[in-house]
This record gives sequence, C-alpha cells and structure tokens, in this order.
Amino acid sequence: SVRRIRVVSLVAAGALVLAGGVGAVLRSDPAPAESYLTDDQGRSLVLRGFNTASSAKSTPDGMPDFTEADLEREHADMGTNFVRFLISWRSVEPEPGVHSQEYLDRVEERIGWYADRGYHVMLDMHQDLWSGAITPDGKTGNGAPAWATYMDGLPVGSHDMWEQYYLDPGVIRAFDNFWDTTGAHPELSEHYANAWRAVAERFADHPAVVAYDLMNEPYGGTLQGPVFEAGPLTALYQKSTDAIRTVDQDTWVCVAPQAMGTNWGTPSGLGAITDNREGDQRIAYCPHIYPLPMDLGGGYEGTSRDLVDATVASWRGNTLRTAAALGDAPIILGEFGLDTTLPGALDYVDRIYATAAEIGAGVSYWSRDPGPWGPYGEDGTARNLVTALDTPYPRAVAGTPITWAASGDRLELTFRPDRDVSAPTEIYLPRSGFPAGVTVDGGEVLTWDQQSRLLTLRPPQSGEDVTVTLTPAP
Ligand SMILES: CN(C)c1ccc(C(=O)NC[C@H]2N[C@H](CO)[C@@H](O)[C@@H]2O)cc1
Repeated sequence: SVRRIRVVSLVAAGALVLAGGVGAVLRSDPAPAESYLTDDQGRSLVLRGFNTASSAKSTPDGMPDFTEADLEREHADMGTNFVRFLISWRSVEPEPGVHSQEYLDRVEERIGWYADRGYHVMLDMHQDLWSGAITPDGKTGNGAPAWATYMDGLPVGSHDMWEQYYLDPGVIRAFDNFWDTTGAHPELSEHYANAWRAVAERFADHPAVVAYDLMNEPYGGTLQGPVFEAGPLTALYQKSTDAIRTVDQDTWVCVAPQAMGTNWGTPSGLGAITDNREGDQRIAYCPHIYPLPMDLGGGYEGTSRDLVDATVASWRGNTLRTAAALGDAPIILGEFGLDTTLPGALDYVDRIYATAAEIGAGVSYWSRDPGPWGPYGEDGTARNLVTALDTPYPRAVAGTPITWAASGDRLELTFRPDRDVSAPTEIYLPRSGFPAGVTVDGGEVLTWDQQSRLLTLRPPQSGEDVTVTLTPAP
C-alpha cells in the first residue's frame, strides 16, 4: 500500500539520516565560507522570500496566479526582499529554437513589481517529473516542453503519490533522453542551454535579477547520485553557464544538487563549475531541504523531531561541504516548507531560518501559494506563517557578515566592514518587535522609516569587525 511504501521509505531514510547525522556530528562541519551574493553597491545580501509560485507550473501563459497587490501585501506583512520566481522551459521555448519574447515580456512585467519594491529576483527554470507531456491530461509533470519529451513508448502509470511517477519507465526514459544517457538526443541539452541564453539576454541588465537557478530538483533517471551529479548534471550546468556568460557577465548562476537524497540531508556529488567571467566567480549553491519525517506528516515533535533534527544537522554539514567544493560558493536554500498545521511546525520554521543564518544562506520558502503550506489561506486570511516569518534580518550589509542572529525583538550582527562600500547597512525590523522604534548599540543610525520598517546604518570608518545590537526603543 502507499502508506506501507511511505513507512518503509521513512524507516530506510531515517536510518540513512541518523547515520548521516551521526556522521555529520563525528566529522566536523566546515566553517561557513562568509560568502554572499552582493548588490550593485557591493553590499552582502541576506535574502528572505518565497517561491512564487507553484501555480505557474500549469497555467497556459506560464504565469503564477499572483498579483501586484499580493506582492504589496507580502512586502507590508513580512518585509521580504527576495523571490525565487518560477519560469519554465516549455514557455521560454515553445517550439524548438523559437524563444517566446511574449512570455519573457510577461515575466519582465512581474519582475518589475519586485524591482519597484527593492526586491532581488532569482529566476528558477522549474521542472517536476520532467514535463506535462508525461501523462495525457498534462497535469502531473511540468517544466520541459512536449517536443523535448521522449518516452519512447514506455509506460507511465497512475499513482496517488506524485513522487511515484519518478519510478515509471516512461518518465525515466524522458530523463535518460534529456541527459543523453541513451545516446539518442544530444541536442536537448543544447536547446536547454540556449533557452537560458535567451532568458539571460533579456535580463542581463535588469536591476532586480540577481541569479539564475539553472534547474529545479534535477533527476538523473537511470543515473543516480555522484555518477549523475558529477557527470551529466555538472556538464549541463557548465554548458548553461557558458551560454549565459556570452550575454550576461554579472548575474549569479545558482546550481542545485539532485533532489533525491540531498533533500533529505545526504551528501551531493556535484562537480565544480568554471565561471568564465572577468573577476571573482559568481556561482552559488541552491539546495533544498525536506526531511522525510515531515513528508510523512510526523510534524516537529517526539521521535519525528529527533529525526528531523538529525536531517538538518546532516544537511547543514553536507551543504557546507558542497559549497566549499564549488569554490566557497554562497548558499541559497531554494526551497523548504511544510504544512504549518502540523504540530511543532513553527518551531521547525525557526530552526531552518536559524540554520540559514548560521551558514549565511538566503531562503526562499516553498511556497507563496495560498493554502496550509503558505502565508495566506485559500480565503486570503493571514496564517501563522506570516507572524513566524515577520522577523528582524540584515537585508544588505556594508561588508561581510560574520555572524548574525535574531529573535522577534532583538537582532545582533557582527560584520567585517568593506571600506570600498559606501552604501549603508540596511536592516528590517518588524512592527511587532519594535513598535516604538529601535535602540542601536554599536552603529550610527542614518535613517529609520516606521512605514517601511527599514533602518540604515552609516558604513563604519574602521575596517575592524563591528557588532551591532538592536533592541526595541523604550
Ligand atoms: C523521487 N524524487 C526524485 C523526488 C521525490 C520527492 C521530491 C520532493 O518532495 N520535492 C520537494 C518539493 N519540491 C517541489 C517543487 O520544486 C515540490 O513539488 C515538492 O513538494 C522531489 C524529487
């Protein structure tokens, strides 16, 4: 039965994770690289936002069911500064070699909403189960166009659990043909890289676009683990990066590991990417985390909590090791999320955001869609997640953050000033924790805006590490 599959997979994965977790405890984690994406003024960016949105997977125009008013509300409620914006290969290249400027116009319009509010945008070439073409109703997979979906007549079943489609022969063959494991379709990865070049050509100079997430949750089909990740996956990332750099020298390229395993805390075998740009490489690492006990609905309590904590510890160490192997790449947690009606859900959310702060990672929560996982219900009411995510954070820092930590009504940030950065450090402080404003120790206030909730601090004169402590004004 489906439930038995889940229980068996949980037990197996639990053993794996505990072993990994113990391994992580026994083998010390690398120190965070203190590596960040930067803005045009050279400030280190701490990125907090959502995946927007899953609804884009199935709409004919490829756009999410999301309005500018929705963004305005998110910005006012949580002070987010980042979005992992879902785009799709099917929409970029509806016919082989034909890149849709009309689709890119629609993407650009929505990115303008974010730009108008000072957001940073990562474009996510999203796929799940390869393509809508894997089933006749077009409603199971998403991402790749039908013309790039070669199942060679192999069957695809009908399953209650969407993850099971990954085990169907037709789906595996579609991936095997894309990765050219079959040797039959070397042209497909060329098309994919050229689709990215078309996207980058449009957004290379867009002030809000900070990164390209080359492929969502890659799957190797017949190939799994390091043989896939260090083989065809790294090759695709290199090919796509090279194509992007022919038209865009500065936007970060973010690479993700295969989802299977690494989402649950196991190591990645991803190979390093060469970034042929002038100056420092701009390759970032964007893994996801979804502890299996959560998927089973165990929540964050009791034994499930212990397994989840072991997963997070293992994931943290393995993420740092892979980021180091990629050349001390900055980290963006591209996805994590859960049904926040589960017991202990908000403690889990806090745990993930604290872990992200420890390793200097950006975070895009999965997802912005209405419902039990999201910040707003189907009826539009604010859910418990809004309060949980409305917390202090240093959005842009005039140097390199060394450590930072926050609670609802306190933030402490230690950073190494960069004398070449003249822009101020910018910090978001929620109204809930700072109703009457802020008391600043260790920094000089330039501005405080009660409406936008943004504090700016003068760049320090010295190059010595600085610790700033923010508490509510009396
Ligand atoms: C077997 N494989 C390859 C597999 C299993 C499970 C997931 C998954 O849960 N992913 C987590 C979330 N990420 C996507 C969007 O990127 C969501 O639909 C999933 O809930 C991925 C891959």
